[in-house]
Amino acid sequence: MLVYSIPMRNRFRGITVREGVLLEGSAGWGEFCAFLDYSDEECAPWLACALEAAEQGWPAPVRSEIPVNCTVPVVSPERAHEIVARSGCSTAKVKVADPGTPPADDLARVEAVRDALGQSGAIRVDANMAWDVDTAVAAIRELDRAARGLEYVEQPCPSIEELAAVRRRVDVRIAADESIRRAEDPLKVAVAGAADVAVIKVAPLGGVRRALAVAEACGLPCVVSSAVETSVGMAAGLALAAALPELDFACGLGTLPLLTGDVTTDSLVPVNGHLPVPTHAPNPDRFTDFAADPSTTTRWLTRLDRVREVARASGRGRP
Ligand SMILES: O=C(O)CCC(=O)c1ccccc1C(=O)O
Ligand SMILES: [Mg+2]
Repeated sequence: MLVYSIPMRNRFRGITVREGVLLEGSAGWGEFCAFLDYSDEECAPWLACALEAAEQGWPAPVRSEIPVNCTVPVVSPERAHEIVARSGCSTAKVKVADPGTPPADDLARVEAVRDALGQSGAIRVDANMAWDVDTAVAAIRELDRAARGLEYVEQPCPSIEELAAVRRRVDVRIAADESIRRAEDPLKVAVAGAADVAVIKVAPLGGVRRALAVAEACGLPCVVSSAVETSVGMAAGLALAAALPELDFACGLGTLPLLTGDVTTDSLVPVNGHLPVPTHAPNPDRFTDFAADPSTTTRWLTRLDRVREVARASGRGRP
């Protein structure tokens, strides 16, 4: 087992360093990299995803490349422009409503992104549950104007009921992210009329097979997004995007450039806005560039042991 630690280029989701464990089984490599604020119970599906990759492999793909968005963190308009222009992507996802950031900064960032993309590109924004219904409705109208058209708004508010209320009041599509990850019943999102698009993440949903079942149950067009994994974990997200019967939107799997490096020479960095679908996770042949220090390594291996125990106890450790 290999524990890595990779600094991020910009703070993202409050994180400045991405850490996780790479593990090898008979089918190849898998990655366990649940965020540190996740409880051991919440980590069980992340472990199941890593074990599926390492021991079982993935269902057959129905496509060989995946269109992806570039991801724009909470950065200056100049930096946002640069990220988008360098990405080669025609879809950009912009983080907005970060606590402590004035709404005018979001508008300026989105305008800069439109400048970099040109009118033919698509802009989506992610508010990560930051708004109440009225704030969301007002903010979405302003952002839609600043962007000269938004493709969708991801998780404007915390609850399914709020998403449904916002969706009735704006013309922009609503995407559910946290509502899918946390809901025991992802079907609720569609039944409640809360979203037009479902964001699905392979690790928190417990692997490719379980995420495919969630995608089918919710009955909405899906966007597969990453949890900012290395290329080892990203391969599982690509396997999911490749196995979905339909793929109408670019996926959020273009996050390798958010990291300052990768554990493999076969890095899944998008080229011309697309990623190839790998048959299995790449070999972590550059792991030593980002090997974690001894105390970080011990912390992660101890965590993994605890999660294995939790998963075994609840019978959910295996795919
Ligand atoms: O969708 C993307 O472009 C990147 C993935 C992403 O934004 C993300 C990554 C880690 C944790 C949460 C999120 C999120 O969508 O909120
Ligand atoms: Mg999101």
